[in-house]
Amino acid sequence: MGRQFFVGGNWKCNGTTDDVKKIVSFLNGADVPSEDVVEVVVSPPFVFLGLVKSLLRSDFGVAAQNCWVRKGGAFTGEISAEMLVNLNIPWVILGHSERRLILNESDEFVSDKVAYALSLGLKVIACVGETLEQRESGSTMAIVSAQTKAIAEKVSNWDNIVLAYEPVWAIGTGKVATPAQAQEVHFELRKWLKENVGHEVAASVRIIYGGSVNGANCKELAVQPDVDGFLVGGASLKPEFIDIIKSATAKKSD
Ligand SMILES: O=C(CO)COP(=O)(O)O
Repeated sequence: MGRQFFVGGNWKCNGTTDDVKKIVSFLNGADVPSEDVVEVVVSPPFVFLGLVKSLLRSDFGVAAQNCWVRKGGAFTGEISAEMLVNLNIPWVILGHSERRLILNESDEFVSDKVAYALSLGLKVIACVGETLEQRESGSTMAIVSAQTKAIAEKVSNWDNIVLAYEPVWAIGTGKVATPAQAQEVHFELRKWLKENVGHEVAASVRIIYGGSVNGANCKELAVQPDVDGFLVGGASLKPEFIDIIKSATAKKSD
């Protein structure tokens, strides 16, 4: 079987041209495991996509952080999936909690985006995750399965989807989920996929964890059986991102 480990770097709304060049330079100089061990994708803000693509080593991929829900047109300020295809940007992150919560993107809107982006041949990092309130009220699985169900209802082929479990309470807070907490939700998500989508999809879809992942905590998370990689925010702007990429080897030898 063997799901290829996946490490995504979500740069969010950060950086200047100089910062971007510095990040790309430490990425390009890094000695990391080969592509059959780990797939690495970095996601700069839209305005830096071209620059990053032109400078970045060819074994690392590039992702946009969002795209418009349908065909482009009169939607001021939006970036369409067609434009990403035109620029040869292979990946897009959709449904990040910062967009769901701050910009009010509903489960349905996110799933429409996922389906549209896939229909154009883009690969999607689809994010799900519960808030602290939802976790404390015991509704973690109800929330993440509803978010996943919305996607499953509109998508028939999961080959180009990576599912990112990002508990909102762990994002940018320094409060990482324990390996057991992450494994529990990843296991349940895979079980949900098995029961509602199919065995093959459940066995092959990569479920990655995001939320305060850093160089120090990545290994113990990486070895969890249902954790297939990471979506990294803050630490993806720093050289410790390389250590996170290297945690793929901990997985390989577990
Ligand atoms: O939101 C995240 C990645 O998409 C996680 O962010 P942090 O790693 O900064 O907690």
